[in-house]
Amino acid sequence: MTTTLVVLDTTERLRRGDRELLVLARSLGEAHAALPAAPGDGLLDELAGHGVAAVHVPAAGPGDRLTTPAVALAAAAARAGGARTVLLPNTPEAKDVAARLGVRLEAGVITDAVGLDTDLVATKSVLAGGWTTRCRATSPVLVATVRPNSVELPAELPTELPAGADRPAVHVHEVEDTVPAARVVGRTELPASGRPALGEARVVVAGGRGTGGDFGPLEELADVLGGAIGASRAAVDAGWIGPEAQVGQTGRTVSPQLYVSCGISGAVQQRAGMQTARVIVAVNKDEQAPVLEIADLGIVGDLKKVLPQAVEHLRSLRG
Ligand SMILES: Cc1cc2nc3c(=O)[nH]c(=O)nc-3n(C[C@H](O)[C@H](O)[C@H](O)COP(=O)(O)OP(=O)(O)OC[C@H]3O[C@@H](n4cnc5c(N)ncnc54)[C@H](O)[C@@H]3O)c2cc1C
Repeated sequence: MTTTLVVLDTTERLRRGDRELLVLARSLGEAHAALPAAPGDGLLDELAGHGVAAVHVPAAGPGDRLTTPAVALAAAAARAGGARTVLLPNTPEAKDVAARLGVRLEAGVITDAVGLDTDLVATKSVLAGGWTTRCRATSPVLVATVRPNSVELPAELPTELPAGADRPAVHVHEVEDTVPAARVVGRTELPASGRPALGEARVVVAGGRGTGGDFGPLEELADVLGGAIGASRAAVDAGWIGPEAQVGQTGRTVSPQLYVSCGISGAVQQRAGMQTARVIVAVNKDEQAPVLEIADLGIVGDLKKVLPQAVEHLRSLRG
C-alpha cells in the first residue's frame, strides 16, 4: 500500500481543509500526518477517525522561523514513512513549503490542484481559470497543494476515537534546520468577523464597484448562507473593504461550492480567483457583463433590490 503524507499546520482541531486532505490521502492508500508540534489527545483522536496511521512531529517546536522547520520535518517524515505523495493546503505559506520540499525530495510539485486521482493525475484550473488541465509528475515522489472545497467530505465526520481503534503512532524527528530563514518578529490578529475564512469558505458572497461601497446587503446574504465576504480589486482599491478580501489574480484564489458575484463585471483577473467555484451566481445590472458568460445562474438587476429579496426568501424558507 502506498503512503501519503499530509502536512498540516494545526496542533488543535482539524479544519475542513485539513479533513479534505486527509480524505484524499486515504483514497490513495495509507495516510500519515506531519504536525508542527506534538498534538493533544483530541487531535490524535480526530486523526485516528480519519484513518491516519502515523503522525510525525519535530523534537523542538517551530519557534519564530518561517517555512524551513516545516520543510525539514516534512522531508524527514516523507523519507521515514516512504511517502509516494505529499499533500499540503493551497495557502501561500504551504506553497512555499511545497516548493522547497520538492527540491529536498527531488519531487515534482503541482500547485493549485482541484483533484487528484488514484493514478496521481492532478486536475488544475489554469490560465486565469480559462482551461482545465490534467497533469502528472514523472518523479517517484509527488508534492501537491490542493485547493479547499475540492474534496467531498463524508456526511459523518469523525471527531473522536472510533470504538476499537488505536491512536496513530507518533514519531518524533530530530530535524536539523540550518537553512537561513525569515523570522517572525510580530503578529497581528485579524479582527474576528464570525464568518468563515475566505480561502476555506463553502459559500463566498463577493462585491465589486457595483456595490457603490455598501457591503451591507452582501453581508446579510453571507450570514444567511454561512458564507465569507470577498471583493473585486476595484472595491478594494476604492477602500471599501480590506485587501484580505480581494479575490483574483492578485488576491485570494477561492474554490467554494457557491460564489455569489455582486456588481462585479467579471474581468479575467477576477475570474482567475473564482472560476473553479462549483456554482457561480452573478447579480449584475448589465446583461452584457462578462461574468454572465461563466455564471451558472445570472440575475440581471440592481443588487440593492435583488439581494434583500434573496435574503428575505431564504429566511422564509428557513422559517
Ligand atoms: C495586473 C492586474 C491584476 C489584477 N488583479 C485583480 C484581482 O486580483 N481581482 C480583481 O477583481 N481584479 C483584478 N484586477 C482588476 C480587473 O482588471 C478589473 O478592473 C476589476 O476586477 C474590476 O472590478 P469590478 O468588476 O468590481 O468593477 P467594474 O469592472 O467597474 O464592474 C462593476 C460592475 O458592476 C455592475 N453594477 C453597477 N451597479 C450595479 C448595481 N447596482 N447592481 C448590480 N450590478 C451593478 C456593472 O454593470 C459592472 O459590470 C487586476 C488588474 C490588473 C491589470
